[in-house]
This record gives sequence, C-alpha cells and structure tokens, in this order.
Amino acid sequence: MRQADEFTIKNKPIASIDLMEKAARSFVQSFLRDEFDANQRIAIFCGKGNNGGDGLAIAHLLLNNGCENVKVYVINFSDKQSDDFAINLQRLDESRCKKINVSTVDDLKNMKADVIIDAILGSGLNKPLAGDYEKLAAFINEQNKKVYAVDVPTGFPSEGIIPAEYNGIKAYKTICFQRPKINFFFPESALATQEYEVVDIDLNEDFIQQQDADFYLVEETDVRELLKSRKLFSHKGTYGHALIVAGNADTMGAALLSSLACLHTGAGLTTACIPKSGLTALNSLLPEVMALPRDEYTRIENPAKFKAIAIGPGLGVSPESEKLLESLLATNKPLVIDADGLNCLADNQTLLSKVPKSSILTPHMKEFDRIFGEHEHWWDRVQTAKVQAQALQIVIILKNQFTFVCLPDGKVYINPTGNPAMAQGGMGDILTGVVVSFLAQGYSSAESAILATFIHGRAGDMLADDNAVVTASEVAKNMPKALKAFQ
Ligand SMILES: NC(=O)C1=CN([C@@H]2O[C@H](COP(=O)(O)OP(=O)(O)OC[C@H]3O[C@@H](n4cnc5c(N)ncnc54)[C@H](O)[C@@H]3O)[C@@H](O)[C@H]2O)[C@@H](O)CC1
Repeated sequence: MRQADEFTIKNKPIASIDLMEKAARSFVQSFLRDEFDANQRIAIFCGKGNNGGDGLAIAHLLLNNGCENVKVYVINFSDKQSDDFAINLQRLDESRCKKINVSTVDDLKNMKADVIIDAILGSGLNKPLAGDYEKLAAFINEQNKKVYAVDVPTGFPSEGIIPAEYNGIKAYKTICFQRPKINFFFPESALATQEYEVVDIDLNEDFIQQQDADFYLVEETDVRELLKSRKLFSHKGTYGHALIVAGNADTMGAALLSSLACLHTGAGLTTACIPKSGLTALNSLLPEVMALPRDEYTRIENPAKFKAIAIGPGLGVSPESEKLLESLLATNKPLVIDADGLNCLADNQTLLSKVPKSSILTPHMKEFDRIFGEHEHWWDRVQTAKVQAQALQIVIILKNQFTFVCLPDGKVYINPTGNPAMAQGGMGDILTGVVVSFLAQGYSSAESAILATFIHGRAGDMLADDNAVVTASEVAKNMPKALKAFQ
C-alpha cells in the first residue's frame, strides 16, 4: 500500500496532502453513515504522523458536515511530525475546531466523549506500544465508547505476529484504506477490531494489480474468470468421475455429506467408497451416488478409472485406513486428503513425503498443527503452510473463518466468503466434496481449491442472509444456486 501511495502521488498526479484529504473524506463518508448525530461529542485522537494527519483532516470535514461537538486531542509524546500532519495542523489552527495538546495521559482527566476516533498510530507502527502510548490505549479502551480506528487500530500490526497480550486500541470498527490489512484475516484480529470496512481512496489500481505479492484476496471477478459453464452436447462423462473414500460405522454422515456436495457441484459421476453398513443410507438418501463397498481388506482397484479421488471424511484412524491411504498415495495421482486422511499423515509422518504433487490437503487449525507442529500465532501457521505447500508441491487449504489457500508457487489466496452461521460439524466434509468435484471436472488443483472455498462460503452466505444457523447439508444443496450466480 505504501508503494501504491507513492506511485499514485508521483503518477496521478496527486499531492500526498490531497491523497490524505481523499482518505479523510472516504473515512468521514463511512463514519457518518454509521454515526450521524450532530450533537454527539466526538473526540479525535491524533498522533503526529500521517495517521494523525488523517485525523486532523477528518476533524475539519466533520465540522463542515454539521458535527458541532468535535474535539481534537493532539498526542505530543514525540517531537517528530510528518509534513502532511504539519499542514493539516496549520489548517485546523485556522479553523474553529477545539484542540487540546496531550503530553501525558493525565491531561485527559476531563475528557468526555460519546464516540472516539483513533488516529494515533496507523500502518507506520514499527514496534509494540510501550510507555505513554500503552497507557493512552488503555485509557481509551477504559472509556467503553465506540472507537472508530482510522486505517488500523493504534498498536495493531498490519502484518506479522499479533501478540497474544495485545495492548493496543480495541476498536468497534476500523475504516481502512483501499485494501484490508493481512492481519485482519487472522482470528487474533478480533482483539483489536470488531469489524472493518475498506474504503476506496483512489490509489492507482492498475499499479496495485501489477505488484508481485504473496497474498491475494479472491474476488468475484476471479471466480467468474475461472468457472467454465456447462457445454451444449456435454454428458456425464464430460464432467468426470469422483471417488470419495470416507465414512465408518458411526461416522457415515461424513461420507454422505461429502458425496452430497460433490453431486451438487456438478461432478459427472460420484462414487462413495463406504463400509457395507452404510449402503442402505447411501442408496436411500443419495440415489444418484454409486457405491463401492469397503471392508478392512479393500484396496481401490484400478484407481486410474476415477478422474479425482478424495480420502478422509469420517474414515477413522486405523491401520486399515493408513494402508488404504498408502495404496492411494502410491498411485502418484493427486489426491484430496481431509480429516482422518490427515490424521493418518500426522500419525505416520513418513507418508507425507509420498503425497503426490498437486494433491490438496484440507486441514483445520488442529489438523494442520498435528501434521506440521504446534503454532502459537496464526501468522506463523500461515507462513508454515506457505513453506510446506512449496516444499511438497501441494495445495494446502488451511480452513478458518477466512480460509488460506496456499499454492505450490508460494502464493496464498485468502477466501473472503463464509460466515459464523456455518460453524457446525459437517462443513469440512462438504468442502472436501466440492474440491474433489471441481478436480473431477478438469480444473487444476489450484483452481479447484480456490473455486471450492469461494463457492462453499458463498452458498453459506446466501443462506445466512435469512437464517441464523445453516447446516452442512443445506449448504451443499445450495451450491447449484451459488454456482448459477456466476454463469
Ligand atoms: N500518502 C500516504 O502515505 C497516506 C497515508 N495515509 C495514512 O498514513 C498512515 C501511515 O502514516 P505514517 O507512515 O506517517 O505512520 P503512522 O502515522 O502510523 O506513525 C507515525 C510514526 O510513529 C512512530 N511509531 C511507530 N511505532 C511506534 C510505537 N509503537 N510507539 C511510538 N511511536 C511509534 C514511527 O516513527 C511512525 O513513523 C496510514 O495508516 C494512513 O492512516 C493515508 O493518509 C493515505 C495516504
């Protein structure tokens, strides 16, 4: 973003102070949509860098928009100030805005506010808060008022490890500029902001798109570009045969859910390899799905006849499961490995090096740590996933509210769809069904992983518009609708 700021300033042409003004205007537009009440007391805390400069411009704009009770608190903990902060301070001094200089937190004894705007430190944060800054953050948090953070809450790192003992400002909402910060996608960000909104500040989009980056946010346009529509004269053979090796006597539901999702995302044929005890359930609930009955001696004969194979949901961890997995690994054909398939890898790490290239692993946090080691911070976990995807030349779908799809070339795609209404058992099983379905239809492993996570979350989002909780089978059955929206 910093490079984009510089590029925009050099090439647009736009002076940095005007870019700051544009950022402030975008912030105010969003803030007033949420909070407009001309009588509210609004306290704006401004540091002396560009984040503070934004805060000063915001004060000006709020006054011009009818907010009469705006007070600016200039945080004077350092002598350093940015040029644009100085320009905006001069402008503010010439206005009727009330301004208070804060040299220590004690200067805030009489501070009263209904809403607080945090423009103390932004993306320039280069070390954890300490001393007066830490005290100030604690003071603001203690006010128990709605805090709107400008670009990023003070003390919250935009990238890198988020300390478990977070001591920065706890924002009600963060209004950030042009792109979300990577760290907003980690669960630890809930410590710093309840929500965030991204506002456009007219940075040069072509430049941003051209940048080589490690992290990409998947957008609807990407999905639209990747998804192919079903063709005239096509038949079931066109869309591939998927095999799902899953289920056990007491976890047959996982196999059924995976198969259901595979079916509803368009694989030409779906076969479920399940224990004999599940055949009645499969035949009565999913008549379109074929069965390959399994006992402890079963090996998949002629795996080459399947276009794509998934193994793991509800499979159980046992020597038989491990042997079955090992036999599939030996085919050297990319596999989708989930749940107990992953647990077998964790139990027998020698299998990891045998995972065929372009296979797709779909672990949640615990499964991931069982295989690749404990991680205290999500930032580190994602870095490990990135490194392992490259080292093993596989795709790792690291599941979370925002799922990270780590590709063999080192790129990480962040999936923005999905919601807490989907936090229920079986959701992972259906994701596996969607991934193997796309793989069977001829998409590459990377494409299958990106498309599956997006469509899976989107199908859930559509249902969550009208429902507080959505079940895995409902999400699976909503896949055709989610897909149709992209045709
Ligand atoms: N042209 C631009 O660069 C734009 C920048 N914008 C704003 O500028 C912000 C970034 O501004 P700056 O780079 O000036 O940095 P900040 O305003 O975030 O921070 C100011 C200075 O604080 C110091 N600092 C860092 N960590 C500290 C700590 N823990 N304790 C005490 N001091 C610390 C650093 O020396 C840093 O340069 C963005 O977050 C955004 O709000 C927007 O106005 C959009 C345009």
